[in-house]
Amino acid sequence: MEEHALTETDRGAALEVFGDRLGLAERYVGHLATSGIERGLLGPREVPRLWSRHVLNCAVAADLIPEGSTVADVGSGAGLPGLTFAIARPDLDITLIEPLERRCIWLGEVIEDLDLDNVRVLRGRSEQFFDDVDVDVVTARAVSALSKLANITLPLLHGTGQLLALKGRSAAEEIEKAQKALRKNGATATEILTAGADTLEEPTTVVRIRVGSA
Ligand SMILES: C[S@@+](CC[C@H](N)C(=O)[O-])C[C@H]1O[C@@H](n2cnc3c(N)ncnc32)[C@H](O)[C@@H]1O
Repeated sequence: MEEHALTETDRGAALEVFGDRLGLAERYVGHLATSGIERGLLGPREVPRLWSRHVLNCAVAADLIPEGSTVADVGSGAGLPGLTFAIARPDLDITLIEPLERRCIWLGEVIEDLDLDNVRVLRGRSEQFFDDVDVDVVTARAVSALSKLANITLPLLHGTGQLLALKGRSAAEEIEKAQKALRKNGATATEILTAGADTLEEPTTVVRIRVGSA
């Protein structure tokens, strides 16, 4: 069995989030485990835990996104979480924002191979797109602490929408430290949510920041 194959433990969670699109998710994981590692998008130690720690951990948060939303995933890296959402939820329209060229090239190749028509890549820092990108939902994982993340993501909502930030145990402390940035960017509500509690051994902590009446 290949090191990145779906284990029986993870299969239930994978079927729950990807349903009949599980084959696409398996192809994505195949790319992560081969060219993704060779080209430095993830470290080789991640191969045995690509499903549990990366793909499923991200994909479970797809449930928090309203039907038919436009989504920008800021600092997408190897497509986490944005590509997992594009695979799990064909109803979403997703833009992956990533400044590093070699990561953008890899993402473009994977999107083409999976034949996904609901996702595209924009190369650059999110701040460069404040005038041009206007979405319902912004997502981010492992990009920066919430105090900075608020400044580089919330302007993409143009007054209405929500940020879903995948965070770890530091969530409450980060919210505390981000109060000034949240106020400055028009945040109206902040919650700490748990995604994947029924299916994952280690559920995902998501900070939801609402702006305007969303
Ligand atoms: C630690 S990686 C995380 C990648 C991915 N989100 C994940 O969870 O595996 C952080 C990513 O954010 C990108 N990044 C940093 N600052 C950014 C900005 N201002 N706008 C967009 N992307 C940014 C980096 O190029 C990098 O790919």
